[in-house]
Amino acid sequence: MDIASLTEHFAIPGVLSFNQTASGLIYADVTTPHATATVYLQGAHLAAWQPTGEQPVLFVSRKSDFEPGKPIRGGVPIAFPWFANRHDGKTGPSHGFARIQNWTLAFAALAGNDLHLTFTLAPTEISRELGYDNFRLAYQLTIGRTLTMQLAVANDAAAPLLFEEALHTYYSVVDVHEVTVTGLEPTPFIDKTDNMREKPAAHAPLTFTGPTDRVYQNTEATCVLHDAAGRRRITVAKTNSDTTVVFNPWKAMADLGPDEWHEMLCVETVNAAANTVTLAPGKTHSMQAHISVEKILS
Ligand SMILES: O=P(O)(O)OC[C@H]1O[C@H](O)[C@H](O)[C@@H](O)[C@@H]1O
Repeated sequence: MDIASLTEHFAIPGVLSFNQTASGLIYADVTTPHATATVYLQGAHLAAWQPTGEQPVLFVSRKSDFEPGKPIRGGVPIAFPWFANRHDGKTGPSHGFARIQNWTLAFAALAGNDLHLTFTLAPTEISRELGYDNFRLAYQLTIGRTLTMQLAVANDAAAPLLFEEALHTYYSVVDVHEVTVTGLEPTPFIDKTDNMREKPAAHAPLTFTGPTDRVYQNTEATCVLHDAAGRRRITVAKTNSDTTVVFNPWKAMADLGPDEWHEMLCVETVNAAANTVTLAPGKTHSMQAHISVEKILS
């Protein structure tokens, strides 16, 4: 859909409008009574969410590409149908194809103080080339003072569908050196910065002193990011997600400036590795993350 038809079908005066970058990416601009947000149709990529009276909750790199076919560095990339590298011996883009495909906006409505948006993705030429031609995705965002992101996967095939998935959320923090994350204390993890070694549970809140890329499996725990320098707490609760990934590269990347990595932390709502989903024919799987923000007053 182009901007004119999106506007005709879905615009809500003062709440939801549609725009386009010079590079041709269409995005939805959201202003609810309690928050603002930006969502790109490419990847159904939530690139900003800011409750009224708060600093932006999501980090987006100032060096990010905003180009057709290139992932955005920050916000909430959706990884599907694999997480990070494809590991069935075939080649494919990092984190799968969903974050670089154009999704369809299917529904938009303001209910109370929250804007509800639903984006869908069906097989595309690219997904078929990668061997995925029998799935349906629906991504529901509930945008307000809190944020709910729900990714539903349906299997249209006659055979089981195996997939990994992630709501690869980049949080904006003032200084990652002063952040602690609670919720993962009892959980062992795979350390991707140390040759995928399995490490025992730390039994202590997570702090950050170097490159961090950890896959915590078999955990449904709510995580809390305590951003001491930002004087706020971000709570990430989740449903039907058994993996949490925590990531900070601790260095610049092609699309992340040298002065930027200390302003971000990914705490990702995932099903991957041992928690890869096997979805029976005709079934649907739905994973949800619910984000809330509070000021630390003292
Ligand atoms: O550079 P990307 O493809 O966006 O991936 C960024 C990161 O995503 C996840 O957090 C993975 O665990 C990391 O290993 C990966 O580096």
